[in-house]
Amino acid sequence: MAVAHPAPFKTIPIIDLSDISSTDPAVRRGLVSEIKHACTEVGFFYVKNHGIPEEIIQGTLALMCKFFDLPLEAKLEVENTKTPNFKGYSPILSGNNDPNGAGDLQEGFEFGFEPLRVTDAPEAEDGAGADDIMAGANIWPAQLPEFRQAALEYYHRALNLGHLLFPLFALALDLPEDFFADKTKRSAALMRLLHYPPQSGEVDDRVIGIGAHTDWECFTILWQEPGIQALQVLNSSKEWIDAPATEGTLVINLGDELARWTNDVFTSTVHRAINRSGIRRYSIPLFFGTDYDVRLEPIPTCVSSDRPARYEVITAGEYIKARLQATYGH
Ligand SMILES: O=C(O)CCC(=O)C(=O)O
Ligand SMILES: [Fe+2]
Repeated sequence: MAVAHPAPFKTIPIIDLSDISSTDPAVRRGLVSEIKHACTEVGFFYVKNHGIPEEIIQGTLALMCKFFDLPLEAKLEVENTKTPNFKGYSPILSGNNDPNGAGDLQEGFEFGFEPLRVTDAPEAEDGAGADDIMAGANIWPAQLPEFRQAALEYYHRALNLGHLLFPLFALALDLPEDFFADKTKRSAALMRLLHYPPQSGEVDDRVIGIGAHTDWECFTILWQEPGIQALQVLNSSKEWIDAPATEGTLVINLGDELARWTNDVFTSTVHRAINRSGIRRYSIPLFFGTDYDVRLEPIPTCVSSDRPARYEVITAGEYIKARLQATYGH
């Protein structure tokens, strides 16, 4: 696939997903062309009319606020150092996404797939299997019994949206529409609930909400609290472009798995968040990866004599595990 060298982006495209389930070929082509432009030239786009009801997001938000308001000792009972693969609570400054930074000024809570209702027998989507490199059950705070259900409600909606996006990414890469279907059966998707306290006065550049980084999975579906500016995206001229939080939208950004898989035809763009708003800020990324046993071999349409393969081939699980270890395992 030929890749032009575009001018540095100054804004982030907004894509309307009202027609995401349309089978009309012309409508689908239009959507795919917008996605292709965003993925090859920016690595970020907003979606509107994404189909996730606002009440679901507000329900999760209300319970995550309650969780972060618990006393620190209660939150430390579910600290991520107690679980394999860092599920659970990460205290302020315990993570460090930018190797040149001194810690991220945020606290978080991370969980992966589990059925929405305990009685739902998982079939195709069975989460990470027991022998999997990324195995490790979620943990939930005993003090806040409603938290699990509220968090999973939004997780499952975001997961569905992710499953609708994969075919569009495949078509944008000139692949069959179902290329990712058998590689995304087990919902290797991690959700992180995030709370950023405000930063004021003199800010040490090495300690910000989340330091400059790329995401690791295929793509991220990010909800950010409307009205608070914090997220910034780095363009090819090394300028930080604001990604404002607009009501009714979600941010989609590509991550390293898709960059590796597409030999950088799709771009995994550096970003960071700094909360100088004076009030606390919440955000919710869902990192949607490919199944952990999938080898990230460059997709044939993305390799040519002009564009030789750039990355060593590893499995998605090995890649994510190494990145988690580097960020939280110090
Ligand atoms: O909070 C945000 O807006 C960004 C979070 C983020 O980039 C991440 O968790 O990877
Ligand atoms: Fe990120």
